[in-house]
Amino acid sequence: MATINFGGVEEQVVTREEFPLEKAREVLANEVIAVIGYGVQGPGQSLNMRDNGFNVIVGQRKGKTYDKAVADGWVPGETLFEIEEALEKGTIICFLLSDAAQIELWPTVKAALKPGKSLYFSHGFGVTYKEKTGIVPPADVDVFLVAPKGSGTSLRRLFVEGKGLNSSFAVYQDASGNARTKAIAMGIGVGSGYLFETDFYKEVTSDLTGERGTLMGAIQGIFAAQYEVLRENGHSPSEAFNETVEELTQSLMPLVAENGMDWMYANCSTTAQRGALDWWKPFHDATKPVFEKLYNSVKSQEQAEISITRNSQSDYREKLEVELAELRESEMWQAGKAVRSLRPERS
Ligand SMILES: NC(=O)c1ccc[n+]([C@@H]2O[C@H](COP(=O)([O-])OP(=O)(O)OC[C@H]3O[C@@H](n4cnc5c(N)ncnc54)[C@H](O)[C@@H]3O)[C@@H](O)[C@H]2O)c1
Ligand SMILES: CC(C)(O)[C@@H](O)C(=O)O
Ligand SMILES: [Mg+2]
Ligand SMILES: [Mg+2]
Repeated sequence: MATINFGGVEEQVVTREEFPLEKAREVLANEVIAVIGYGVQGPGQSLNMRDNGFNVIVGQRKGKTYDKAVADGWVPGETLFEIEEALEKGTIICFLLSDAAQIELWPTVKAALKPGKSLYFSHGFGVTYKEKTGIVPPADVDVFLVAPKGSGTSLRRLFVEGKGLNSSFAVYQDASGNARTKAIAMGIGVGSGYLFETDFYKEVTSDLTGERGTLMGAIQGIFAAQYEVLRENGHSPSEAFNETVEELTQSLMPLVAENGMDWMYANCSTTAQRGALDWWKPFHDATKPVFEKLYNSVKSQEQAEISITRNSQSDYREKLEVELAELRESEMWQAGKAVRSLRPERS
């Protein structure tokens, strides 16, 4: 583990330098890694591990995503199987169904978890909320997680570009005495940048907060609020969208990603800097109570309950699609579609 100072707090992290790919391959040399589910994380993780030289198979029920797996080069009967068969063959079972679907499939997975096998998650959800999910792994298997901090789509894209997303890792159960090393090896194998250690509870609590907060929920809320105010005051959709979203994603966020917020500020006018420095605090004060409410809702397991109830309904996909279409068809995102089509690299 490397000791890194994160803003004055020292943490132990695993880097690719100290745990190189060759070591990960050695640790997992005798394992058959069965990736169960080929939705978003399934493709990213399985393809990265395959390209990294691991022994990987995919278990996916027949349908559109099964066909996608075939198109991605997984070979039926050789590296692509029905879920039950992949569970049988795998020694490390990567449970990458949606969190709600994991509940339904758990009895099947549990039956396949013979002593000595490992159960791998990319989220602390299933076991942390075991009273709601029924996911209680047998005592004689290793249970660990690697949670890439980003979409499986980005995990794959960055890997292909020779980059990597950071991931957290955690051990829930160490039956073999080697669970932690296996978890780290998996983390390196799926294409992580650096790995930081957590536990299942902290992973699920921070992850549910982040995605409902700044990463996804809050950002859309703030975009919508500013766009509406600009439109209500007579600004065109083009002006409102550019001033709310396009400039952020195309110009300013890449600068933040490169070198931090002060660097982005420093590359804007002194007029903009004065305003931003004055206004970030009122925005902070206005939103902090919402974040507190959100965190408490995660902590009380209300968010887990909502997620399980809503995503276990037989028509949840159709309902999600209606809500996504509402976003897509809103004036702001339709304006965005037009703006994107006008980017020079797209024309
Ligand atoms: N989406 C991400 O990028 C992301 C990022 C980090 C962690 N995670 C975690 O990774 C895990 C997988 O998430 P995901 O978003 O990749 O999943 P997903 O929603 O894309 O679903 C994955 C697969 O589940 C299958 N499935 C759904 N219901 C099923 C059922 N009843 N029986 C059999 N198969 C079924 C689907 O066919 C699909 O292939 C979750 O624990 C999630 O929280 C996801
Ligand atoms: C990609 C995210 C938001 O980080 C992940 O947590 C998810 O649930 O999809
Ligand atoms: Mg999540
Ligand atoms: Mg996340």
